[in-house]
Amino acid sequence: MGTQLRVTQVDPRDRDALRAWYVPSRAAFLEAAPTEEDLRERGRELADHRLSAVHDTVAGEDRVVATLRTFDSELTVPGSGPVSVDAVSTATVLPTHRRRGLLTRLLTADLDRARHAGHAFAALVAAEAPIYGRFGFGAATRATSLVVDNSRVRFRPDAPAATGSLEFVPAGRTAELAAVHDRTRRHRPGGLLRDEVWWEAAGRRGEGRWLGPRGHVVLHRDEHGVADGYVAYDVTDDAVGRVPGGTAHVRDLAATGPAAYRSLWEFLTSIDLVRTTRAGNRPVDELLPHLLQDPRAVQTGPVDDLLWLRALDVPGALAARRYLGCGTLVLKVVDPLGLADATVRLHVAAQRCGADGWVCAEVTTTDAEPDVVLPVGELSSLLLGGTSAVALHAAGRLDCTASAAFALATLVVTPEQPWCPTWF
Ligand SMILES: CC(=O)SCCNC(=O)CCNC(=O)[C@H](O)C(C)(C)COP(=O)(O)OP(=O)(O)OC[C@H]1O[C@@H](n2cnc3c(N)ncnc32)[C@H](O)[C@@H]1OP(=O)(O)O
Repeated sequence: MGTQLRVTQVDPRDRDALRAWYVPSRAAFLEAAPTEEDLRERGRELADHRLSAVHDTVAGEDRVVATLRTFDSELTVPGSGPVSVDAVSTATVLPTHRRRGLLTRLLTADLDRARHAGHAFAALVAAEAPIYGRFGFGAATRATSLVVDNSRVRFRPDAPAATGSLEFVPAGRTAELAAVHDRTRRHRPGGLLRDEVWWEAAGRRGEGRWLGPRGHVVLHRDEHGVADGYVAYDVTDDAVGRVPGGTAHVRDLAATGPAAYRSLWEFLTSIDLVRTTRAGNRPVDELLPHLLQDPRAVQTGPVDDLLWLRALDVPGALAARRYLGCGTLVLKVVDPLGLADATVRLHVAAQRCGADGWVCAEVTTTDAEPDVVLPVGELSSLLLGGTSAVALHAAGRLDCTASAAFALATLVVTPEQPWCPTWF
């Protein structure tokens, strides 16, 4: 390895610079090189993103050997809708340059920048679980896969009725899908903004990144004709002789209410020649099994982490969300990067309950003795309600009494599991 390492910011609209920037990611992510068409598309998609590159001089030539991409987004936190987040992606290092601190150099610089820019959180989807704890991230949402045996699907008589209507829409007609997604992502903690550029790209590449050549998009409308759900799915056909063996692969399914949700699943599980419905990246508390006479028609698993969160401003992160429990705890948060160390008093008063049950917290910095001492990654994994403080305590990751862990668990609990349906 050469010694003349330098960091630059790459303009995604500069085609040559973008081509060079994708060299490490091709090797690191085991991907094919982007075509000229891919580069043209990505230049448009990434126009507002921050692309960092580490350059080295190799055999007398300047080469990009490491990359990081970040962009401003919005994340839904419990009880209070979306807050700004620094979304981190495309952390790649050329295999000849790995384990020499290049990721550390790019990521710590970006987290510092994001904190000064006023983000209370950074978020990412981790390629491997051991990478990001050292940078103060904690797994905050989980996701699972479903395999449905369509022949066993019978809806319970008390399940919400399938009202409204369904229609096939071209994959490129995304305006109504975007509106449905936007309503759903604001409702559940872990939801991430999909902006216009995301939907334009999904639409353009309907037969590509989002959906394969056998893909379809089906929209659900309520009785007033308003779009309130959709499913995007691919199909594969494993017929044996004349015995049908089709599988529908759900790529994306969103519904703003139970009628649309039931209609979409009823549709999916009753397509002629399709025997199995598979869905990846679904919430761990998926509604479907509860609607069925035989819940085991739906096989669930495995469960994996998806969104990793990192508080950059501890008082800001705790105050951004709302709470269902009440009580007072002093938390001492320790940050391995020294960005967000803080001791705070988290006070949630019962009398401040809003009509919907969610309560704003008073968060103040303090010198008081802490009830709980915890690393920032552990705090971050608790903030969306998807991790149990009792389990973290039992695992030795919170320094506190069992009763303080229980109090923290009941403060941060959420009625729904957080879920992030959007990869980035
Ligand atoms: C948000 C995203 O983009 S997720 C995608 C992450 N990228 C990939 O998985 C692609 C393939 N891997 C790579 O490109 C690289 O190996 C990276 C980006 C994961 C790591 O880059 P490196 O420059 O090697 O990391 P760096 O040298 O800064 O390592 C910092 C520390 O993390 C550890 N580390 C880095 N990667 C891993 C890993 N995959 N598993 C376990 N530990 C790791 C290092 O050992 C080092 O530990 P130390 O401080 O105790 O010595």
